[in-house]
Amino acid sequence: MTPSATLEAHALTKRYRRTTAVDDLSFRVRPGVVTGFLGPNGAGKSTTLRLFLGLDRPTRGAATVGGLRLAETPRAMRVVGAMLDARAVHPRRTATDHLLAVARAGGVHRRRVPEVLGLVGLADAAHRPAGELSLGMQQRLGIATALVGDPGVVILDEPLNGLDPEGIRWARTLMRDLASEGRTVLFSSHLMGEMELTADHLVVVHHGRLLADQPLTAFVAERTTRRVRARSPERERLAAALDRAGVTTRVDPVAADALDVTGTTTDEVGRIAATTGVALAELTDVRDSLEEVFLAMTAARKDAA
Ligand SMILES: Nc1ncnc2c1ncn2[C@@H]1O[C@H](COP(=O)(O)OP(=O)(O)OP(=O)(O)O)[C@@H](O)[C@H]1O
Repeated sequence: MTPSATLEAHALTKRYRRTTAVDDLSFRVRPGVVTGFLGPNGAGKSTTLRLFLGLDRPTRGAATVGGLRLAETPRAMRVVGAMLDARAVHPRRTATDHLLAVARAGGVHRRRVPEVLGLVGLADAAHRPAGELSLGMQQRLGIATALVGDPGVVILDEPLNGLDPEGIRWARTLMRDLASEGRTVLFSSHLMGEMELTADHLVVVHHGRLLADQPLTAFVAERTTRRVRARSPERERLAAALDRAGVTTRVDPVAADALDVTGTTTDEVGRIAATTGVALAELTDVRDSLEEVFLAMTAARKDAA
């Protein structure tokens, strides 16, 4: 493996004729963790990734890998491996021929090809034309393409698209393994449940601007109201006791025995239930999901705009 490197966007801006796709973005993507690149359609994720890969030139600012622009980096394929579009493979070429061509272009030994095919679970499909592969298999071939140079930095644009649940699980484990080997792993996804399970760190963009750059747990914790869900066969008595203690409760309109309690902890609700002599059937800490936090955040931006 080539040593990993930090990706850095510095005041990165990309304007097309009428659109500002990327607007003054500054952030770093570090080795050893999986970083999720999150944003709605059109937020500027693919453009940012293309700028890192030197496939487009910034209007202003810089996108560097280990402090260098990729175009200035020798043996770039060993430094950064990327998948931007898994369908960008000639349909009549076999998986092996495609990877051999990639290896040749990058100055990588051909013995790496069967190795990466094995790594992505495509050994049995090695000699099938890419056009005959299922969407999920094409996605795996795209990921194999990114890994040919055994790079220290791996960039994957929507790697989970088209994968079935088993494939998603596989890709998630692969990204975690790549990071635990010390690589820098950046992937974009609009599947927020998956991102929540996979990413350690988040870079969030909206309308080309940076909204957040922080650990996923902190991103969610800082923007969520902690609630406690309590269920009791004596809901009314529990609600009255909590009310006396100055705690806000809301009855769950669906579950007849449930209360949503805000502004307190499970410890406190448990204590109040015990001193009141009310039986509890459930006492749970509730936090918003990444999806709920993200949607609330982008909706707030829309209102402010
Ligand atoms: N070559 C281009 N010429 C003109 N406009 C472009 C070009 N590439 C991207 N854009 C515009 O820039 C904005 C950001 O697009 P980009 O593809 O980077 O977003 P994204 O976050 O990757 O979205 P998606 O998830 O839909 O791919 C969009 O408004 C898009 O239409």
